[in-house]
Amino acid sequence: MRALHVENLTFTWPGSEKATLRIPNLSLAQGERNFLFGPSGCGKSTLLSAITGVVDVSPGAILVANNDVGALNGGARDRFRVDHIGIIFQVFNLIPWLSALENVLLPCTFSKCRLARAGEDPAKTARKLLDELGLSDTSLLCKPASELSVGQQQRVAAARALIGKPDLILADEPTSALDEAAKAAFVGLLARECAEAGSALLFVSHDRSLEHHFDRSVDFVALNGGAA
Ligand SMILES: Nc1ncnc2c1ncn2[C@@H]1O[C@H](COP(=O)(O)OP(=O)(O)OP(=O)(O)O)[C@@H](O)[C@H]1O
Repeated sequence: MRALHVENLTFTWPGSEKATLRIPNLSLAQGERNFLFGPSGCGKSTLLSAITGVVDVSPGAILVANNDVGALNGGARDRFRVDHIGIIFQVFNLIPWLSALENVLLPCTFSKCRLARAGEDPAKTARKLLDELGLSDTSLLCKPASELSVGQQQRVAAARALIGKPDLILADEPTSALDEAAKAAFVGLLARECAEAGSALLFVSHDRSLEHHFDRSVDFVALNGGAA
């Protein structure tokens, strides 16, 4: 099974004259870690929105864990996303009033698949993930997410993406707010945790200093029919 298969994908934002996405082929094997790089505005986030089904694509263009994202309707698409995909956004999209631990456990609340794969005691799994990602101070775990530093929130977002071992983890420039040392350390930890969970990782960035952490690098502009 491939974690991700994209074939003949085209997507044009409403009102735009030019297609933002024109991708002939992109595949990620199960557990593969892929670094997708390209300049600002080239369409990287749009591709992630297409993979998660946030924007509509034609049936057959995107398969995640062998499921055709474009063939799913709204509710089924939302369930599919939480069952199979962990997402780490540029801004981490944590629920500010929930604690760090509650934020990490959210996918298990919405998805029976993720709950079933989160171990016998999901809260213990959440604490273990946070500890491995460098958030080991237990006094922080019950604090509302809004009271955590950017680096701490980033670790919570990564643990939330990883819990319940989704087939695919999408990371959209999650290191842009960090200094060089913190950035490299975080990406190293994320890559290791994905390997442990068996989750494929598609990490999107313009910062090529990070690419040595990955199995493969892809130039988004070359991939996307040479469109800039
Ligand atoms: N919601 C939207 N509606 C219309 N056009 C959009 C929308 N979101 C993005 N675009 C356009 O699509 C193009 C690609 O944007 P996108 O955010 O995918 O690029 P990116 O490579 O992720 O950029 P960055 O690295 O700055 O985040 C841009 O020209 C942008 O203006």
